[in-house]
Amino acid sequence: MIMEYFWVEGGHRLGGSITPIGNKNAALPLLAACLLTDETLHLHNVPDIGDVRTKLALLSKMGVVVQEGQSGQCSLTALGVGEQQPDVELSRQIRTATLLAGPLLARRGHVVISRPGGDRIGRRRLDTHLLALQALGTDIEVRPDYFELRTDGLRGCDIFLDEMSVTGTEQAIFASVLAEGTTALANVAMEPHVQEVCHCLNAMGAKIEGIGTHNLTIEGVTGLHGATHRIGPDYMEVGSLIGLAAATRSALRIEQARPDQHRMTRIMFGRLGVTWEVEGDDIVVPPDQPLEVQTDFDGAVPKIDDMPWPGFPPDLISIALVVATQARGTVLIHQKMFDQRLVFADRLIDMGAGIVLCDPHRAVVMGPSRLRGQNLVSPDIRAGMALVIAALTAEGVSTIHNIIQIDRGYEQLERRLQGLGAHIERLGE
Ligand SMILES: CC(=O)N[C@H]1[C@@H](OP(=O)(O)OP(=O)(O)OC[C@H]2O[C@@H](n3ccc(=O)[nH]c3=O)[C@H](O)[C@@H]2O)O[C@H](CO)[C@@H](O)[C@@H]1O
Ligand SMILES: C=C(OP(=O)(O)O)C(=O)O
Repeated sequence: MIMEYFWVEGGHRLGGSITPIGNKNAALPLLAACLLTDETLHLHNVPDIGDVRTKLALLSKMGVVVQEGQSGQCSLTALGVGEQQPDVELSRQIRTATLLAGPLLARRGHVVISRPGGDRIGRRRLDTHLLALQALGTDIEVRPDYFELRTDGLRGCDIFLDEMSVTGTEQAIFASVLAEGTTALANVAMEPHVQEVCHCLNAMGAKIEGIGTHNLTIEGVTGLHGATHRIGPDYMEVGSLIGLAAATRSALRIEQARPDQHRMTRIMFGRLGVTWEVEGDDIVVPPDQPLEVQTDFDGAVPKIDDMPWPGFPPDLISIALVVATQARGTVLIHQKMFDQRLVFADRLIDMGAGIVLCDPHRAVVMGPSRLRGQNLVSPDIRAGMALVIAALTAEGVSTIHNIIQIDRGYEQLERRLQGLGAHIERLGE
């Protein structure tokens, strides 16, 4: 098998316009939503990324008819889904294979869910999912490699989630929309993709109230129907592109970027001196930004840390880390939500970055540093993108291996960055 890698020559200015892909973390749960109805779910702006390919293969193997059209159109009909269980190998590749549980329990009362894949960024518990399903009337058998779930009928109830888990919230919603009676879900995640899932389900006939808050009320209905939904822009990609422009001192227009979704990103990136203009729905990053760490009012070292929405997304902490290496001053980067997501800081240190990795959660960055090209390996989607930004910022040539991780979440990255003038090639070995 050919192992592809990126060859990157850094030190070149980028420029131009780019449109973000559809939100990965909205597309993946929405593909699972097709299992809640016999009718066709039409999705638009579905990103052509590795995780979507895997999810579509998983659904097709279960009998879902998938029709793909131009520009990210995808129609899914789950008429012929019988007793077949989700494929184990495919399930292990993506986090959201787990999200087949709620819909399949609602429709047929039995499902075997493999321990899921996704990014290896520390322990990723499923307890929020399982506790919610249990409260709704599911028996859970825990096996070393899988969970077997059965219900004789899901019944609405009052649930306070043990944490604001994104996919845990989506799971609870999927299991509640067809449950008997009303479900009150408290302490739910409200990320833009969770909101999108709710809006799409309502378009399919669900009765979900409280969208965009941490409390949802879901009145169970007896059936859902087909619908059409357009997936919004991927704000993790938008944040990555802002970071790319700032670190490489380039001017970039990010079109149809939903600037309203970047208020906290503006605050956190602002602590590194990064700014941008909003023109209609576009984000316009100016060239040659004087990146300078903004101390707190009392002169203390500031921090950039993650929180559930509307906090700063953990997926953008890796991007903030690489931008911080280019800013004058000292800043603390604190990845609170995942246990192993900052360890790629070692790769940036190899490239010449002034970083002290205090522990798996905290890195102190002292910038600016002149980065040098290196041979690199991408550990996960966002660290992979952060390494691409570092390589484009560095002097000399870098290679980035294991780009299958980057391809899981970014669509044709090298082609789209070449369009901005980046010296990046996809090569095989
Ligand atoms: C397919 C998908 O949508 N994946 C996203 C989803 O993953 P996923 O749904 O798996 O992530 P969760 O929201 O469940 O949890 C993320 C991490 O944050 C911790 N946690 C969570 C909530 C909380 O209130 N306190 C807390 O500490 C969890 O213990 C876990 O370590 O959400 C994550 C958090 O935005 C993102 O990084 C992933 O890209
Ligand atoms: C952590 C991520 O994805 P997943 O939850 O699908 O592994 C991500 O998109 O950064």
